[in-house]
Amino acid sequence: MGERTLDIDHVCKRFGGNVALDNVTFEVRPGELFGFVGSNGAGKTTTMRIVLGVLAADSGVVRFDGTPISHEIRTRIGYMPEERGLYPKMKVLDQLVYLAQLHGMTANDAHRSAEAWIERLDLAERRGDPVDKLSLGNQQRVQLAAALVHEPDVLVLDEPFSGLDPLAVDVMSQVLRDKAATGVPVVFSSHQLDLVERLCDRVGIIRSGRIVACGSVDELTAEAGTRLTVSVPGAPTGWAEGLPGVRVVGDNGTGTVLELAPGTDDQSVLSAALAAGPVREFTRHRPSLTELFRSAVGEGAAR
Ligand SMILES: Nc1ncnc2c1ncn2[C@@H]1O[C@H](COP(=O)(O)OP(=O)(O)OP(=O)(O)O)[C@@H](O)[C@H]1O
Repeated sequence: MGERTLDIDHVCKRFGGNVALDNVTFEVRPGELFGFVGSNGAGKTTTMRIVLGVLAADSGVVRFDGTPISHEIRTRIGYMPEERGLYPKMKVLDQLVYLAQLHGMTANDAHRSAEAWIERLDLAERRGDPVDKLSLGNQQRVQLAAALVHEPDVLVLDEPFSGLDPLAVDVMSQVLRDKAATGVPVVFSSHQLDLVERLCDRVGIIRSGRIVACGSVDELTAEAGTRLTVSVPGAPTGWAEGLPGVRVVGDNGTGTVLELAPGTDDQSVLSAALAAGPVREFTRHRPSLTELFRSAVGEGAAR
């Protein structure tokens, strides 16, 4: 285990009879942006709350830098909760200074850091406004500043990109990249898979409380096998059904998308397509994260 790694190790959590987390295990390495993705109710927020100690795990352990997370370590985590956690009537600057001091900063350092993040996140004109008078996007910027103001050693952000306009997405992305570049492990959840694919070094996919895939997008797409888009306009429906080693994924508007099991020869698929009619397109490609996600968490995916 590397230094300054956030290590989520076989964490289980039940709510009554509902298993919310089932042996959730992954690590977020220093300097890494880790995207945590899964359908609604899959267990992302529960995992993050356990990391923060807002919730207790039934079993398993979360470590940072090799040590189980204690109260002291928690003060070194920057957290953006899903339900957000700002004081609505408090002014932006006062709020950030207060939160920084709560995490152990001196008044001077807290002021300096709050002002720096206000500048960086384009909030200078809003610094004297109460949070509930800001637009939702600006509230989110303040929320990010609140997660960063005490210069944390770990960042855990629950859907930081939801509801942001494209410019704010760019600002948020750059801040997260810069923070990771200082050696901080950064984990965030998101439903914006194109963004996660672009931004993250590694990705974890959670389904019904279990991690079903974890690795870099390249690793995951290589494991997922090759995909073909095949267009045979005159072919009878279902021409590709039943071909050995071939799964019909669907239609992408250009043609039928097929997933080949490892070792399947694409030339046998081409022969089958030609037998079905003139072939207009035959393209190999790797799946996108969105396609991977659909296969990993979709209706037919094995648990
Ligand atoms: N306090 C709670 N009491 C009972 N059940 C809960 C509680 N918190 C979460 N759950 C359940 O645990 C499961 C995981 O929920 P969680 O909020 O972690 O999912 P999520 O992946 O963050 O979803 P979303 O993308 O919708 O935010 C769900 O079945 C949810 O209903």
